[in-house]
Amino acid sequence: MDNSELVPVINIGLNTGRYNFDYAMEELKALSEANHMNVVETTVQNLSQPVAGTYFGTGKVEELRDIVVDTGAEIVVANDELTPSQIRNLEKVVKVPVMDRTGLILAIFANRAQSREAKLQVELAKLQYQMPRLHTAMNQRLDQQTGTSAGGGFTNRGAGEAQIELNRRTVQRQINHVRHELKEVDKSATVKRQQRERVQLPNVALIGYTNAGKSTIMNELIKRYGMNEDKQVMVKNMLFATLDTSVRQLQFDDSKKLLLSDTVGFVSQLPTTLVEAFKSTLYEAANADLLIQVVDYSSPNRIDMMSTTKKTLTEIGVPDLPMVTVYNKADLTDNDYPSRAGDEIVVSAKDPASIDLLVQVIREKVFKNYVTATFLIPFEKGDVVSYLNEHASVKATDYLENGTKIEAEVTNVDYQRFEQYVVEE
Ligand SMILES: Nc1nc2c(ncn2[C@@H]2O[C@H](COP(=O)(O)OP(=O)(O)OP(=O)(O)O)[C@@H](O)[C@H]2O)c(=O)[nH]1
Ligand SMILES: [Mg+2]
Repeated sequence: MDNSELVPVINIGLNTGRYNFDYAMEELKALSEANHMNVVETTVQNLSQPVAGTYFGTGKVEELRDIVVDTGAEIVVANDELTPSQIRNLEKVVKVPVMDRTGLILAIFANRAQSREAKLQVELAKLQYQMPRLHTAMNQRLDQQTGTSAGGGFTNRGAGEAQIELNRRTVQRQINHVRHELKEVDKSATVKRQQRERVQLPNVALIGYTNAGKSTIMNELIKRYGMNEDKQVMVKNMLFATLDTSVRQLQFDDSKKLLLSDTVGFVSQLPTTLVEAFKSTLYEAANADLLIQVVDYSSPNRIDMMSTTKKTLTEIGVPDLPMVTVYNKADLTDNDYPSRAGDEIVVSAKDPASIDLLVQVIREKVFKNYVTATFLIPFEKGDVVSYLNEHASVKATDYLENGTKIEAEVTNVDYQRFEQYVVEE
């Protein structure tokens, strides 16, 4: 896409000195680009806190108006979440729609959502965000951008109170409707989860900042160990390529299996409405036996990205789980790869030796509770024999007159289950 197809925008931010401001502004630029915008100018102000009515101070707002005129920017994008009146007051002066960080992330999510559940979750978050902002110019813009009709089709600018009240009621009805549909979707998702849990395989989740390479790694693993190769997941060089959790089963050469899930990428200051929306999507991560944190090792912001990931995990209620850190994209750095230091590895997703190392680390972590034992299973217990053939790593089978003798490596749980058949060597 060349620049002429992109919407020219101005990024604005308040440096309150409280967090890594430069990183946040860089991220805002990346988010803007992910939303088909071209950042033509960035304007910041140092203030200990936002001005209640207008975010920026009066003089700075006037200056912003001039910059809008000079650059021909069509939208102003603020680094923070603004109050509805801040948006409205700013719009009055700068005379173009003002979008805040939350609105921007919502617009990206709305464009990326694929599955019905993700679409509904984003729709709900968007409606909740729009509710108090129905009278802003940006509200209409968000509707146009996301191509949905929610709350659209009416003129909000200068609309009378009665009209706004009517719109509010429409949006409330839509919220109720989406909530209801989500409940239905959730029921079938719960059934799927329960089916998976019954299988009792170790659950490994890829997590981390958006664009780190989670889906690429997932696909490399599926290619080698997937049960059916065509089920690849989407990889794209853009923020939030993955909005849904996809779960795949992997089986290694010794027939040990695990479930691997790919998850939505994180970004700093993820709006609360979206954190809520994605809790169920991140269920897999919350219930994992092992987290694989993927980090873009080539990014100068990797330290901040890692703390963002850590913070988000806490926010969505993921407990302290065993974690392996994968410094990916080492091919774009001067570092040697693959290499390992304890639970941290340096890799490049497309490098086969890197994937070998990753698999080795994962196997060490999730299969550590395996034991090798010899079972003698009576012939009438054919189901136990087929279970072991299916779920355990069978090393030897011998047909004796009093049953089938199987030497196999099994999980602790399976060992206890079939302990009655264990025989001494
Ligand atoms: N050079 C290089 N590029 C990589 C590597 N791994 C992934 N990429 C590229 O990085 C981009 C993002 O990869 P994805 O796998 O989609 O990233 P993700 O973490 O799933 O991103 P989200 O789904 O947005 O959270 C793609 O263009 C990949 O081709 C790597 O090891 N080296
Ligand atoms: Mg992805």
